[in-house]
Amino acid sequence: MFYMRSKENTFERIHGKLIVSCQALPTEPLHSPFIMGRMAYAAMLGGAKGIRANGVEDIREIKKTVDLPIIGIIKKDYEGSEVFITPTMDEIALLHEEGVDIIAIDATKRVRPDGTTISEIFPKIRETYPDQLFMADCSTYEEAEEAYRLGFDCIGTTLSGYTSYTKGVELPDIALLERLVKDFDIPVIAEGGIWTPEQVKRIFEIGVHTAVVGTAITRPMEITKRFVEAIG
Ligand SMILES: CC(=O)N[C@H](C=O)[C@@H](O)[C@H](O)[C@H](O)COP(=O)(O)O
Repeated sequence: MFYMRSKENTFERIHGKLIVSCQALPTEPLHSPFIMGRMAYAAMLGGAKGIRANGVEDIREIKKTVDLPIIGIIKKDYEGSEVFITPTMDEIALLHEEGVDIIAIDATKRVRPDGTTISEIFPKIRETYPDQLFMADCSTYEEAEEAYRLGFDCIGTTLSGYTSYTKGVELPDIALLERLVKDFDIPVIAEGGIWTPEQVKRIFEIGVHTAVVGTAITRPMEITKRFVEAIG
């Protein structure tokens, strides 16, 4: 990173701007730190002011050419738990060691791989990393409310539509965003299912702090599918 990193500075830099998520899991065709590095670089040249990325290898590669705040996650599946975005202290430790501006973690009410809930584990996370910014990836209003109470630095709608109890919710989840912006005085981050510039415009009008767009920009296989489906 080439800029002064501080909590205020991070949120200032991304305020009202676009964040692009550059992710490709091992099961996806573009899985490669090199490719994600190029994706992030392209996003930066296109005007993105932040990057969301998965895994230490990708983040390290992205940092070589991209001088923007990074929201880091580590997606990891553990048997017996549905929580997969930065699910345990191990992934948080790796991200903290690598150095990212914001660490995003699953903040749903679901039981984590270590048997805890976010309400039980977050105080320990905060105590261990008092100066690190944390984003709560939520799926409902109640989860966001709990994340706020726990002291998360910002709240995202990342998991709306992806928990069993939110399946089928229309994305982007405008209704949830409206309620969050109205009720919480920390940055609200719109994330999940944003496909068009018009949607981004509408979402910023609600008053979100920033918006993350992933698939619509960085997953060509999914983008192709949409065009193919349109043909029928
Ligand atoms: C649910 C889940 O695993 N979401 C992940 C979280 O990091 C990513 O796979 C998404 O691409 C990201 O949230 C951006 O959303 P969209 O790709 O819809 O613009």
